[in-house]
Amino acid sequence: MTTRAGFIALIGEPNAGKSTLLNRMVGAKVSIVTHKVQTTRARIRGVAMEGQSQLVFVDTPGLFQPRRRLDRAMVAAAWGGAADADVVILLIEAHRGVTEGVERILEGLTGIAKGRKVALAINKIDRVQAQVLLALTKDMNERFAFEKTFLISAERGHGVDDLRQWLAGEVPEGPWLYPEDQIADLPMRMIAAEMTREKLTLRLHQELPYQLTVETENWEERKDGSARIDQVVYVVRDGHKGIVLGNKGETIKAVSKAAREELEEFLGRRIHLFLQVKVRENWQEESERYSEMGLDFKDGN
Ligand SMILES: Nc1nc2c(ncn2[C@@H]2O[C@H](COP(=O)(O)OP(=O)(O)OP(=O)(O)O)[C@@H](O)[C@H]2O)c(=O)[nH]1
Repeated sequence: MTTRAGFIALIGEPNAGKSTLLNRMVGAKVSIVTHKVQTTRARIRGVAMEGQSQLVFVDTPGLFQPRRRLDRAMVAAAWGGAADADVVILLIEAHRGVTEGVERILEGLTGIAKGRKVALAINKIDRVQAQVLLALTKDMNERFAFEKTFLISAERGHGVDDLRQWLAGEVPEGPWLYPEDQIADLPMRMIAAEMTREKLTLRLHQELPYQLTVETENWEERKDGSARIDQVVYVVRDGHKGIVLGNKGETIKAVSKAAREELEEFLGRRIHLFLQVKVRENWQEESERYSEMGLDFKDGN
């Protein structure tokens, strides 16, 4: 059967609903893997499978009026992500219509539209009347030649399946960019552990043997909406502990910060991440032996 795969950039003003839509489309099938398929300028936010098509969503920071230097850099990064994508989806808010911000994005879109498909998704349709949607669809399509317009509510899920199915047919034919076993349905605790492991691997390069595991031991929801996550980094030898900790603990601190930031962005809320390093010798052999015996292996301490 023919497989398809491609990069999709979701662009829009801050608050347009990009994260909500992305989480809807990717669902539980989130891929966080160490050996990411890298695009030149964008980060991978998630991977969704639709039939034989693999949809790889790339990150684009909010597009807004560049005032300060930092903002300009962010806008450049956002357009970079879009320019690398096979399909670009412009997400706008139904009740806000064609804002100045949307007008500016449309100008930018003209510059990168060549060679890629651009669709319009009007989000938050739950907030307006049907006539408003008709008028907005017409107005936007007079301003730009969109391939297609989708009327959606990312929050409620309306129209999201249609959009995903359309994307599946639009990405180019070709092999999948991620092996299928890397986009398993992962529970959140595992995803969180994987994020930390990825940061460790990036930071330590080849310095440590590949036998380094991270487990989420505890996940505590807090009243203020944040969560406390406790993780243990298991190494196989006492000597490895120092490498993971780094000089004055600087390695583990940097890893913890990077992982926390990614978790916060992914979950859209504040996270308190606590990492501990422990030695677990021969954990893998033991784990295999125990599971052969039909027992669940829980840490060896
Ligand atoms: N009423 C309504 N609200 C929505 C819908 N989709 C998203 N929202 C809300 O809009 C707000 C912004 O959504 P996000 O997904 O965080 O927006 P974003 O585009 O990722 O925002 P930035 O990260 O600032 O770029 C949130 O409060 C969502 O709950 C929708 O379909 N209907």
